[in-house]
Amino acid sequence: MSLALSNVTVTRGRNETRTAVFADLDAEFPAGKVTALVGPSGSGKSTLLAVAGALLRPDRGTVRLGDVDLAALNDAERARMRRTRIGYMFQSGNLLTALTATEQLLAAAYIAGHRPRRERRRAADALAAVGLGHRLGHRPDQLSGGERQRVALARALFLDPDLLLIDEPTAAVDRTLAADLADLISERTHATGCVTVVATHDPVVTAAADTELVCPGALSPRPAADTSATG
Ligand SMILES: Nc1ncnc2c1ncn2[C@@H]1O[C@H](COP(=O)(O)OP(=O)(O)OP(=O)(O)O)[C@@H](O)[C@H]1O
Repeated sequence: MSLALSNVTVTRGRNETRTAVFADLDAEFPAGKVTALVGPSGSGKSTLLAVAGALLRPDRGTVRLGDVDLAALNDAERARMRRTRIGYMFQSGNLLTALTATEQLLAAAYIAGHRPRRERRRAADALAAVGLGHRLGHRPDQLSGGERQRVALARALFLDPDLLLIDEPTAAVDRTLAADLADLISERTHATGCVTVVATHDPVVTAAADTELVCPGALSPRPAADTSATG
């Protein structure tokens, strides 16, 4: 199942902060592949992730995940898609401070309507798949930055999403860990077959991705570096 944006126009803000970010954007993101979303600061990478993740409704256009147009759903349907079909790994992981690594995953499952008692073994397996089988009972303050990112990745993938959206995964980790994390994102994407979109400034992440999309926004004002964009 792929993700396809068609004729997507997005405007953010109101009145004096009103900013046209995309106009008539077409983009396709294949299943089982990592697409690196690149472009200068302010070019719309986070905005595109928000539109793809049903967090922001475009002014116009379709955002198809398989045969579902996320842009056409009502608020309740969009919330359901976010809980059940889309995994998010946003900056710094957003882990809950009081919960262990296992509980981070169980909480996500609970919110999606699963019964955690049955999920404990699966959570342990999911953490083992990101190399954290020995850290199941650790809370975020007992984990390293790289380990926290791995928990966030395991949590984002726990409900077997069709779409995995990642924002700047390597911003807070050193170069070796960045390469390991980028490889892990690729390995998990290929193994699960999900559509993965990673917004990044990091060449290490881009190098590990299967494909690259240069973000075409923002339209007003258009950044000077925009003209150097290549496919
Ligand atoms: N809520 C908002 N109201 C008005 N303008 C906004 C809003 N959010 C973002 N923008 C503008 O939209 C454009 C795209 O922002 P976005 O955060 O998507 O860029 P980005 O490529 O992710 O940047 P960075 O690499 O710095 O994270 C920017 O010009 C930004 O100023």
